[in-house]
Amino acid sequence: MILLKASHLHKSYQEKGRQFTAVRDVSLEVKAGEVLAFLGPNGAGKTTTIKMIAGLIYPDGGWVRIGDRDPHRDSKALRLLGAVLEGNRNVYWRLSPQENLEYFGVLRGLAPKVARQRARALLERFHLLDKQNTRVDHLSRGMQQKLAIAVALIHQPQLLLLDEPTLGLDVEATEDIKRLVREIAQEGCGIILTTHQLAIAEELSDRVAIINQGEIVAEEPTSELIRQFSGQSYHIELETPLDPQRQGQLVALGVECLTAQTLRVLQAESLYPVLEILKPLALMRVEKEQASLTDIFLKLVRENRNV
Ligand SMILES: Nc1ncnc2c1ncn2[C@@H]1O[C@H](COP(=O)(O)OP(=O)(O)OP(=O)(O)O)[C@@H](O)[C@H]1O
Repeated sequence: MILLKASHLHKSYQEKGRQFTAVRDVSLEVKAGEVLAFLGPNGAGKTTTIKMIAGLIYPDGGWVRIGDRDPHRDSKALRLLGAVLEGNRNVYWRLSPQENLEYFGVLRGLAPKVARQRARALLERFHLLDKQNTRVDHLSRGMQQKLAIAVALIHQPQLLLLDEPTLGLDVEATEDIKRLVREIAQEGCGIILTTHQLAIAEELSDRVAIINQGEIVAEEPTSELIRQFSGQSYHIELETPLDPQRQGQLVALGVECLTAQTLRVLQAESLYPVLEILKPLALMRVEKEQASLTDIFLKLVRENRNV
């Protein structure tokens, strides 16, 4: 089921009397249970796009539908949406987690009793029960971030917009947020994740959209994008150094001997002949070379800059 459809979005700003296009012809879709990583360098147009999706900025062109509703015309569309944008500014710092959750629950149309029940369930799930009555500005950054996400979920939205949810968090808090993002998606919520932490985007996303200078330059399932950009090479690591005779045979097959114990097989079809030559030496590792999302991102953004 498609939860979000953004079609041919366009947005220009006035800059020093001149028109500047921040977002050009951007189309995105998010399905139920899917995590879309929306990536791009600084100033690429991510926030502008997200704000158009969230109904906060009116597009100059194009349209947005959240579950068939237009967030710019129909406030019911916003009931389907939860958002943590620009850090954790969606919570009140002088209130406690419990008070924040109840307040925003009622604001989103829940009966006070339901808001209280959901607040408790979310505090439990986000491991914040022991801090339920502590003022938010006395919580750690990781706890504040978890609360920000919990607040965005209080009305059980179908689509969640998460902007840099792990920025500045330590390893444990980051793992905690990653686990929650996975769980929320598994329960059927569609998630748009914007982040500059590409390793996290690679781990969490089902699909990736990369925006550069206001335009989408790639939009693919994450695994497909990685497959497309990965080469045919294999890395082989041996437990002991190679003897000169085998080394000679391997070089004749076009294998690169990177060190006495590590080889690079450039053509996939050479892999088994190489393994035959190596027999019965003990192998530490045989691994296909894979591009990371960081490699792909840099390549696409640099290519685009040079056009
Ligand atoms: N209100 C505004 N008025 C004028 N220009 C703006 C406004 N908001 C954004 N811009 C410009 O639009 C472009 C896209 O900005 P946007 O904030 O969408 O980028 P971003 O991809 O979210 O960047 P970052 O990763 O740095 O947050 C930038 O050049 C920015 O300066």
